[in-house]
Amino acid sequence: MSTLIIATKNAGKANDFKLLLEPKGFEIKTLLDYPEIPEVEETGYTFEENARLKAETISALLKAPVLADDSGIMIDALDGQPGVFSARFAGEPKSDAANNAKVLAMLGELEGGSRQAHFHCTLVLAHPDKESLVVEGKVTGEIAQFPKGDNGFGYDPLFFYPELNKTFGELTDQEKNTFSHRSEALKQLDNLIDDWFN
Ligand SMILES: O=c1[nH]c(=O)c2ncn([C@@H]3O[C@H](COP(=O)(O)OP(=O)(O)OP(=O)(O)O)[C@@H](O)[C@H]3O)c2[nH]1
Ligand SMILES: [Mg+2]
Repeated sequence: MSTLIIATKNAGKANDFKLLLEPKGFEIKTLLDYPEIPEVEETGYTFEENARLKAETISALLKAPVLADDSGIMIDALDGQPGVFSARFAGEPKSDAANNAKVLAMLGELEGGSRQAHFHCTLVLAHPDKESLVVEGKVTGEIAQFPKGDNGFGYDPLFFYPELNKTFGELTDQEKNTFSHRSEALKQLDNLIDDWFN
């Protein structure tokens, strides 16, 4: 069984990756299993820059294959904000509840079609001796008028997905991992990963 380290301290993402990759035979570890590893500062201006920083820094430190995810939500009416700044949109320390409240306040009374948004995910798979692989995924929806559902993490309770008539916070793990930006990106990786590992 191959072990894959995910360069994340976000427990919500860690859960998504376990559900998505363990059935494919990977043993998943995250930075929650390596508390001695220092925080990698996300100084990039794009998802790819930040995902590369996380994957390549940790892969060099641990001398092992490492997958990093940089992701966020982009809201059309806010010119794509919060984008790469999604985790800390309402400032430090990062808080999902404060981020959600800030988004709702900024969108005010805007209605349905004017609340369009998408989640974006860039994954970088790095290895000490190989060129990194880069893939992306996205999913489109709308920002709900108020949070709904206790599942998932981050902006999930605000992200209304019209195809299922539910927010991501109301989806089962299996539903989220069928339709999410993260699963979309992993599908792209799936086509490349076997050659890359061998
Ligand atoms: O509702 C959500 N469902 C998702 O599926 C999702 N994916 C990303 N996000 C948001 O975007 C930030 C990423 O920022 P990010 O990539 O820097 O991650 P992070 O700082 O939380 O953890 P790490 O992986 O860097 O350790 C996260 O914190 C969340 O606010 C999501 N929200
Ligand atoms: Mg981060």
